[in-house]
Amino acid sequence: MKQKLVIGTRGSKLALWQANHVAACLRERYPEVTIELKNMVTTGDKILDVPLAKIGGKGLFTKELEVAMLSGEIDLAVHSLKDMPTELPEGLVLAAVTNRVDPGDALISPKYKTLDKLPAKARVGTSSLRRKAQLLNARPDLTIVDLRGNLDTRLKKLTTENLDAILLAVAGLRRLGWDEHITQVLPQDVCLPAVGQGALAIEARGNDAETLAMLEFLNHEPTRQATLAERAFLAEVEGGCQIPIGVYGQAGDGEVTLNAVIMSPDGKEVVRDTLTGQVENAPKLGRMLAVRMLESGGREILAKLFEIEK
Ligand SMILES: NCc1[nH]cc(CCC(=O)O)c1CC(=O)O
Repeated sequence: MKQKLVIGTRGSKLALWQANHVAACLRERYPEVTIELKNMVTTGDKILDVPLAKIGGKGLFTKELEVAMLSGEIDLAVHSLKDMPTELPEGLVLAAVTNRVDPGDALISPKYKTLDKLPAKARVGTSSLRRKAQLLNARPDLTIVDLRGNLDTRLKKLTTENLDAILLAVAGLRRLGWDEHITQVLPQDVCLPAVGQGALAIEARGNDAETLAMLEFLNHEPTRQATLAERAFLAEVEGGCQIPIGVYGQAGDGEVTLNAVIMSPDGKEVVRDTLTGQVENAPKLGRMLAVRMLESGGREILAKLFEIEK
């Protein structure tokens, strides 16, 4: 067993909470091992004034950590699984995917509380195309305002930018103890989460057998299977994270069920579908559902989207 493990993390409050959480689990399990945290800055942390959809590129929040891991500077990195590209760099693996308790999205609207009660043309802040499309699908009258920055910045903007509501992941708010701000958890038929939302990913070197063995206890197999299916779906559809798709996988009793949606950014064109299969075939299930949805209108929606971007 290793005597010391170095965890790389971003410096945002959420990233630090996640890294400290994993560090605490490791210290409890291996009291004799030194667990160190190393703060790093990623491209996604540096560019704060541009909507994520416009920056493009994959792994904005992971690349610098991965370079440090490959060079041996750190042994593992803790990420929100949602921020991880579907393909990892050569030499790195997902050592563990943690139990996912809160996959959903939350509405924070101190004044109106729920989506139904928002007045016509209400200003709702979100920087995610996925949330924007699904909101507009349910409420075409809403005004969507771009909202970037860390969780605390976004919460502040609710007041400073004069917004009627903002949308954030339930998981992030819970982790930081800010869930008392949540006024509604959006139901799945209104808003499906992003691929991997709510789960933590522990990344390590594929050839570092000792570290991999030490991290195994952090893995929650049903969450890993469910998110494997989600990630295979995403890889088949496109690969990037800034397209208006929502997908949620649930594993149990040897089966995985995927619910997914592909939408145009204005929420007017919609393809929804669901598929259940055996847990052993989780990635295949994701790919099958993606192909089926692309063939039944999804491809046209995405083609138009990429045309707009050009
Ligand atoms: N895109 C940033 C990000 N990455 C992970 C989370 C929340 C935690 C999670 O989904 O695991 C958030 C904030 C948000 O989307 O509200």
